[in-house]
Amino acid sequence: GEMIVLLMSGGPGSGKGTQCEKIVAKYGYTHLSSGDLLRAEVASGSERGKQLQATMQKGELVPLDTVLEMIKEAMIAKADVSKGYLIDGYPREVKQGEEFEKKIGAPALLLYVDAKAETMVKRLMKRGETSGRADDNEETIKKRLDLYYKATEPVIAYYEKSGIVRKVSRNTDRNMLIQSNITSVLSLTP
Ligand SMILES: Nc1nc2c(ncn2[C@@H]2O[C@H](COP(=O)(O)OP(=O)(O)OP(=O)(O)O)[C@@H](O)[C@H]2O)c(=O)[nH]1
Ligand SMILES: Nc1ccn([C@@H]2O[C@H](COP(=O)(O)OP(=O)(O)O)[C@@H](O)[C@H]2O)c(=O)n1
Ligand SMILES: [Mg+2]
Repeated sequence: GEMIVLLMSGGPGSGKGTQCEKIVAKYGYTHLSSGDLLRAEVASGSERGKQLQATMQKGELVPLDTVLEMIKEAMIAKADVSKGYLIDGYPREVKQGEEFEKKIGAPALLLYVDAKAETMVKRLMKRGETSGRADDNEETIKKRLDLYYKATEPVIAYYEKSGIVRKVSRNTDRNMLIQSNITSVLSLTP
């Protein structure tokens, strides 16, 4: 049947990964974090991974084709068992969204985690104490944040035109509050 794709957007350290875990626990979607896929490629020590590492350490975007190809491969690998995909951290720019629609399909929803810049920086600095992530340092965090406002925020406006954007806000005990009801979409079975 129909393949369901949800996109999870938000700034660096906004809590995309954390919110995705909650959705997966509740609805059993396949979570694919583009950042995690890229970090796995770096960890593999491949030639492709070495090039990616340099880009990510600077807080810049890796080439569009590379990340889209990795997402597509990961989706195909899970196609038999997946009831839907939750794609975290992609698209990072409008062009990435356009290419996704051409090569894979149209998303059902774009979920968007809203957080203040100050909050994101604070969380990433804290996470950096233990994460071992080369990009969880003050200088790279600033670049990731700048790039988010410049390139990624316009993605939200782009999908707003099709009426599929749902904002996720979090209360203090980290429960997920999604503006307007998404249960009807999330509960669909393919
Ligand atoms: N206080 C608080 N901390 C949170 C919340 N959500 C996430 N965090 C913390 O903030 C940090 C970033 O959360 P992630 O879920 O890794 O954020 P992300 O958007 O996936 O960030 P990237 O991996 O950089 O893309 C982690 O250390 C989380 O534990 C929240 O609702 N409240
Ligand atoms: N679609 C993507 C996702 C991640 N990336 C790269 O991977 C890094 C980490 O991405 P991430 O999603 O794990 O983390 P945040 O930048 O959201 O904190 C980014 O800073 C980019 O260098 C990318 O280029 N394109
Ligand atoms: Mg993440």
